[in-house]
Amino acid sequence: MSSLTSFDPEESKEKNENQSPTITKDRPKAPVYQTKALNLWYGQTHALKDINLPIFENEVTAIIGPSGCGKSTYIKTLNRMVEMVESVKISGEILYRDKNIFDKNYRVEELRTRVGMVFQKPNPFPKTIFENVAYGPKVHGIRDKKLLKQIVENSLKGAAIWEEVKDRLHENAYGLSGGQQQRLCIARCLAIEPDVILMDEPTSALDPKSTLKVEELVQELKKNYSIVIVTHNMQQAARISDKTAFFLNGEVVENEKTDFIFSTPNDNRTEDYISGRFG
Ligand SMILES: Nc1ncnc2c1ncn2[C@@H]1O[C@H](COP(=O)(O)OP(=O)(O)OP(=O)(O)O)[C@@H](O)[C@H]1O
Repeated sequence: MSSLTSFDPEESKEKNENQSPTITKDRPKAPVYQTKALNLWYGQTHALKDINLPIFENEVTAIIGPSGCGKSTYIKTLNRMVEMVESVKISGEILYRDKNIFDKNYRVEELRTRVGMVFQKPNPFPKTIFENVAYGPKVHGIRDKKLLKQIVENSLKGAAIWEEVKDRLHENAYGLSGGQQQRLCIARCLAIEPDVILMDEPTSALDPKSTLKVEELVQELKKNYSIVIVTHNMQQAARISDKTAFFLNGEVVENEKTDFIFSTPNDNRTEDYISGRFG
């Protein structure tokens, strides 16, 4: 179950107003993804409606909105996983690094090596910790043992779990706690050196302490990766994201800087949602 927590926009507004004005100019960031007029149907269900949304590099973009509004569908469209559902029909474009991922000649395998995904429930393979992380590089043809060891170590370090597992690399991953398993899954994702990491409610099955660890990790990872995270937890979106897109009934109501969304949103529906009036 997701933890839906209401957010107090007044408190956030006050916090922003009290911050001393800084004259730092945002460096323009390149869009990793550009979604243009995207529509998606599951059979007769129109799940995504005319979505236009840029995702910028080295940022955390949070996707928020009530249950059934299309958050997971959208994130699974970014790596074309959604097409595993037979009834899916799509129109519009998603440009990843300026190439339309729906083009006939686009290689979906390549997209999946550039875009990693972390799911709601940690899903390690029933293998050792080492094998979980080495799996992706092996599939990509890396056989050199020394290199594999290095990749595993770097990935586990990148996912802030190395210290906890370095002495038990050859034990089964199922022996790890839920929070450790989720960080292992993040390490598995890092091992293929992705460009983007998609996270679908990655902390909803975790306790507060493990949640905090993953949140800190996300902040660290955005230095090198672009991250899209679906979350039901408003405080989490406010804490860790740079941009927030509010989805409602398959539409993007608002996509803005996170501070802005949580203090002075443009649309009343955004304000109603973040202040817990519905959801
Ligand atoms: N495999 C599917 N087949 C048919 N309809 C689907 C399928 N998956 C999702 N839908 C429908 O698409 C709409 C969007 O669902 P989606 O799971 O993307 O919403 P969500 O915002 O992620 O919800 P939640 O927060 O509950 O996970 C819903 O109406 C849902 O019932």
